[in-house]
This record gives sequence, C-alpha cells and structure tokens, in this order.
Amino acid sequence: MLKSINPSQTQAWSELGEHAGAMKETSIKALFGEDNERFNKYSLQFEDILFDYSKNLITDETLTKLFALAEQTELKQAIAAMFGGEKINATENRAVLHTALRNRSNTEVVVDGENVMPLVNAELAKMKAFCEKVHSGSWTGYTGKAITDVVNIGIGGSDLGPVMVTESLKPYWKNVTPHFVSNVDGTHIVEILKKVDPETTLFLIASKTFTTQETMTNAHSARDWFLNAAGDEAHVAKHFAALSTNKDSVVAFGIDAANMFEFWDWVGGRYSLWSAIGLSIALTIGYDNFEAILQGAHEVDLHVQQADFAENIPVLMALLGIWYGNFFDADSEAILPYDQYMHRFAAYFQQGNMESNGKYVSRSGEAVDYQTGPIIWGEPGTNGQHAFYQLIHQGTKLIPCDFLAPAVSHNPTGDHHPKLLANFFAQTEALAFGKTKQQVEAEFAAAGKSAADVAELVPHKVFEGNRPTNSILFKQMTPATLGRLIALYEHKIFVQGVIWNIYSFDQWGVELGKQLASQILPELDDDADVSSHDSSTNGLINTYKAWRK
Ligand SMILES: O=P(O)(O)OC[C@H]1O[C@@](O)(CO)[C@@H](O)[C@@H]1O
Repeated sequence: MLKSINPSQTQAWSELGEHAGAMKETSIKALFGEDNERFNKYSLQFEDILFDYSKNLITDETLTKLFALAEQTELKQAIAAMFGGEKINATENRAVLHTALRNRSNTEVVVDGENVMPLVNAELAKMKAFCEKVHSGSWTGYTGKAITDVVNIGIGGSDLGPVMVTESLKPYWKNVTPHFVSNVDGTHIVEILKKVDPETTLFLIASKTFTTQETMTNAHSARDWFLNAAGDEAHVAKHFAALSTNKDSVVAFGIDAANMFEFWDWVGGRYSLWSAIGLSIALTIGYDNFEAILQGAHEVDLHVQQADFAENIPVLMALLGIWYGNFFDADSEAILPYDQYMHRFAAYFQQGNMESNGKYVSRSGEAVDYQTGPIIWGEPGTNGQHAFYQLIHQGTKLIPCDFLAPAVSHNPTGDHHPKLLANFFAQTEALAFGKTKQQVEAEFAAAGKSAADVAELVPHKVFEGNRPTNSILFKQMTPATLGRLIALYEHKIFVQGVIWNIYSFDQWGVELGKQLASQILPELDDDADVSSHDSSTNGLINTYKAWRK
C-alpha cells in the first residue's frame, strides 16, 4: 500500500518554494546566456525520440530539489508497487497493470497470486487470429462478403485511445476502414451509419463495464439498424463483437460469448487501448503494427523503472509540470503536435490527465492544500498559431507547452514539411527569448519609422518571453514511436499522482452527473412541469418541455 505523504510537508517542497522565488528573478534567456551547454545538459534521447527540456526555467539546483521531492514522496517505491501488481488503486481495491498488457518480455506479473501473462497472451492471440480472419476475408458477413468497415461504439477510454491511435497511424491503414461512435446524441451514430453497408460492417461494442448509458444506447441503435437490413437475429453474431470485462452483460445484450474480447479490472478505462479495446486499432493497421505499439510502450515501461530520475523522461516531464503548476501557478498545459495525424493526441491526454489527477482529496482522505491535475488542451500546429498562440505569447497566464513533431513526414509533398518544422522550431524560440523594447524600436528605426510615431505601438509589440516549453522531436510517426510517446505521457501522469499523494486510477467524480441524469430522464417522458429541482434546473427542463410541444 502506498504511504500517504503530503508533498507540501516535505523539506523539498519548502526548498522549492524558496527556490522559485529566486528563479523569478532570472529568465530562460539569462540562463541560456550564462551557459552555452544548456541543450546538451537538458536534453535526452530515447530510441528515436529527442526530449529537449532546456527551454525551461530551471537550473541544476532546480532539478536537484525536484528529484529530492520525488525521493521524499517515495516515487521509486510507488513505481515498484505499480509494476509489482500492488492494489494501488485503493478505493476500487485493484491493481494497476495496463503495463502487463504490453509486457513483451513476458516476465511474470502476479495479481491475487496468479500470473496474468497467460491470460494476456491468450487474448492477444485471439485478437491476432480474428484480425487474420477479417483481413483474409475468411470472416464474412451475412451475405458472404468480406468486412470492409469496423464501427467502434464506445466512449471515454473505450473511444479516445482507438481514435487517437488510428488517426495518428493513418499511413498504416489496411483494408478495413474504422469509424467511431461515442456521443449519445443520435446525430453521431446516424451520420456514421450513412457511411457503412450492413453487409460488410463489423460493430465493436467497446465498454469495460458494459453498462455505460451512451454506449448501450448506441449499441441498441446499431443492432436495430443492422437487423432492419439483415432481418434475422442469427446474423448478429457475424457483425457484432464485444470488448469488455463483463461477460454476463455482453451475453445478455445478445452477443455471442465467442465474439467477446476480454480484459480485466486491473486495466483502467483510460489506460485500455493496449487491451481488447485496441481491437479496432489492430483491425485498422494490422495486428503486427498493433504489436509494435505494445513493444514501443514496453520499452518506456522498462525505462521508467530503470532510469535514474535525471535520465528518466516521464519523471522529468512530471516534475516540470509540478514545478510550474505548484510553484508558478500554472493551471493548464498545452500539448501541441506539429503533425496533422496527431490531431486527437491532446484530447486523449485530457482524459488521461484530468480523469486521473483531477482530484482534491488525498490518499489519506483529506482535502489537499495544493494544486493537483492540470487542465490539458491543445491543437495541431500550425493551426494553433492562428487561433490561440496570442495568449500563450502575450497573455497574462503561464502556459507550459509541449511541442511535438516528426522530423520525417509520411507526406513529403513539396516544401510543406520544412515550413511546418520551421514553425515548430521558431515558436519555442520566440516563447523562450521574446523580443525586447530595444529590439522593437530598432526594427521600427530600420524601417524608417521615427520613435515618436511608433511610441504608442512599441509596448504592444514587446514579447516578454520566458515562457517554458518542452520540445519532443521524433524521427517519424511509426507504431513503435507512438507506443513510446503514449507511455511517456501515461507515466508522467502516474508520477505526478504519486507526488501529489492522490489516487490516479479511480474516477468517482464522474458518478454524480450520471446519477442525477438518471433521475431527470423519466421526468422528460411527459409534458408536465417539474418542480423537484432548484429553480434553474426546473426552469430549464420546463422550457425544454414547452418548446417541444
Ligand atoms: O468503458 P466503459 O465502462 O463504457 O466506460 C467508458 C468511460 O466512462 C468513464 O467516464 C467511467 O464511467 C471513463 O472512465 C470510461 O473510460
């Protein structure tokens, strides 16, 4: 059981507080001016990924204090506890072992006295065999045609991971096109069903619990649509499979247990793309490429366990986030991939971060007295530059940013890619070093403008700089690279949760909304006014009802 250590009571925390005061007197620009070796000192390469964290407001002293914080909150012990199968998800009394799903070393992983690797490997073998049947055409639909489209019906962790991965790896798509339905707004499934043919479509009902309202609603809609075309219930078995931990509910829904791909309660929903939830990925890019994703992530699992903190990329990512979040009042972090295929990467890590670490109660059951999980957001570059970079450059908020980019594009058409990368390099340079009043005035002077004419404009064109970024440059977006990148961010989240002394693998905060919705749902069945809520909720419901008459 992980100890409950309040980080704000550690020696390192108070030293970091004092140190932050000192660091506010300097700047990233000044630090680069004092040391030409910053890039060499503060960048690490892991396989085909370069992690450059030199454009941060840090010194060796900063890092020493941050590593001390990790030591004093017993991070090493926590990493060993997770990989060792301890039930660190204490409020649900579960181990946290999404890492076992990609344990390509096949070393023993024991849960409740049982080595789970035979279960994991058997499920992977079942996924592989199924993919081979679908890709070879030996698995056919009710009219004997091969499957051409797969529709994954799921939400949250049963959707975001497969969406992000299949989009990021679009160059690897085979002969099955993926579609994803998640929202209970009927528009979502209606628009997807317009694109597919019931004779050649496979539906994957993806739900760890197999009780999620949105997913069950969409699953029934899909089943009705299919039966309307196919007619006979007997055909369902060829077009519906389930990805879940809940066999009873799968069978009750009417899916053949043989068509169920299983995972286990020690896999969190937002960490489940490595499990049977990844079947849509394997069907889209091929099982071998899915396995390459697992292998990449496994390499990072070994790295996070073995590397000293100073060479440990997830630990550094986590500590830098804590440095700004807890000592410089940064409330959010931006993830900015300069790769159009990665357009859902930030969205995926919204759930990863905010559902894991959006907690205000510590492991000892008390309200914390410090900030915990950050707000995560982001869009692909260069689009973000034309939407919100103004605030990042000249706003009043400190927003640490991760910039990611492939050195080699899958689409090296013309000179597009160099232009993309020029922006990737330039933006972090601008954020770090800014532009001084003197530089602005000199530019105006060089353009023949008199100081008097431009005096009012000058302040608006000054860039303070000193805005911290990490640059993550990788050779090319491949399955293994993506597996590494995802695992780096997953472990960053885990490390931060340990240091913040919170439970990162439950999500009680999503329950109340669902509970209240289930109470409101029957009230919407008739036209009668409601008065069972507060005046706002009553007013909204009654207006909705009046407008629908
Ligand atoms: O996979 P399932 O059980 O349908 O849950 C879907 C999502 O719902 C949650 O909000 C939990 O209720 C997420 O944690 C989860 O990924």
